[in-house]
Amino acid sequence: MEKFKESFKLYKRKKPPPDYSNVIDFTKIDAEDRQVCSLILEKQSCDVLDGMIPFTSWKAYQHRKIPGFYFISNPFTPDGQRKWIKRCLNDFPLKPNITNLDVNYSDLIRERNVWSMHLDADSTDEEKQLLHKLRWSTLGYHHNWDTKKYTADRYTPFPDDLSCLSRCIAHGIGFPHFKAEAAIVNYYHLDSTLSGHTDHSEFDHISPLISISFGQTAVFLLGGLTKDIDPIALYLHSGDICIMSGECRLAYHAVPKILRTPTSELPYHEGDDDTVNGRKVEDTFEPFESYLQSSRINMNVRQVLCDGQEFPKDES
Ligand SMILES: O=C(O)CCC(=O)C(=O)O
Ligand SMILES: [Fe+2]
Repeated sequence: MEKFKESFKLYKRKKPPPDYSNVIDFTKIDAEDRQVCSLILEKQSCDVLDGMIPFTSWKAYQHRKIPGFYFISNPFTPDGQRKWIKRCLNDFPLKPNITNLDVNYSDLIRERNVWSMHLDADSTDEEKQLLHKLRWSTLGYHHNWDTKKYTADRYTPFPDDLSCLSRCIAHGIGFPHFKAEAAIVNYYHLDSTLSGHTDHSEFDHISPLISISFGQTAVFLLGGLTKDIDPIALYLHSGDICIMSGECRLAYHAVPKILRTPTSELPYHEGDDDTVNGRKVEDTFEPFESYLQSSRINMNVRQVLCDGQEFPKDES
């Protein structure tokens, strides 16, 4: 069996649980680590980005043997994580963005908000359940899953805040001209997996793929240009940013497992009070925490066109 598949099967296994001792945990790296080492990020023009710890305190790493792969260990403040989680659940699934629900449930959703429908006491059970059927939402150039293409006509403006965050991350690892043009927001539950694939539909195959995770921890596999290469495994905890660029941009990757962490240990946890910092119950983060008790969200940002490239005429 191909090495990538073997590793995927191993980490997906429920019984007996696999040995996780080879999974890289970036919260526990020391200077002598055999596989990864610290990385000094490029200086930024802005020192502090809203919702992030000061740029100079970001903990970034690179892999000694995988050029183009970078990791930034949760640089978000708890409030910053809460902001992005709300964006992913309350805003990004909304029209004009496209979601997996559009094909089968457009009559039920119409222009309504799946998150609000889930919380609304007057919703039917079917309406409430839609949120749990949400698997992905696309932003900017909307990836067409059937043709595996981006086209000029399937485009809506990319959110400014996510573009700004992505630009700052890309700048830090040496891509100052990065343009966030498309994103896939993935929603996982505890039994979800994402099988081995490469992201090659973009025209630009060098600029970073920026992946930002929230909620439950994933085991992430990163291999090489073919599935014969044995992948490394690493944890993606809430707030972590993982970047594939340059030589590693077209590497196979996968999510074989989501692991449950108790909510009280997650960085965005607000405490059990029903008034938090004087805010009223309805303003608390509790419903989002409750969703994330058994879910994970991943924002996966890409540049589609090469610098200065126009959309190819026959693609639109
Ligand atoms: O969920 C992840 O960490 C990876 C998602 C991914 O690979 C993709 O959207 O192409
Ligand atoms: Fe991917």
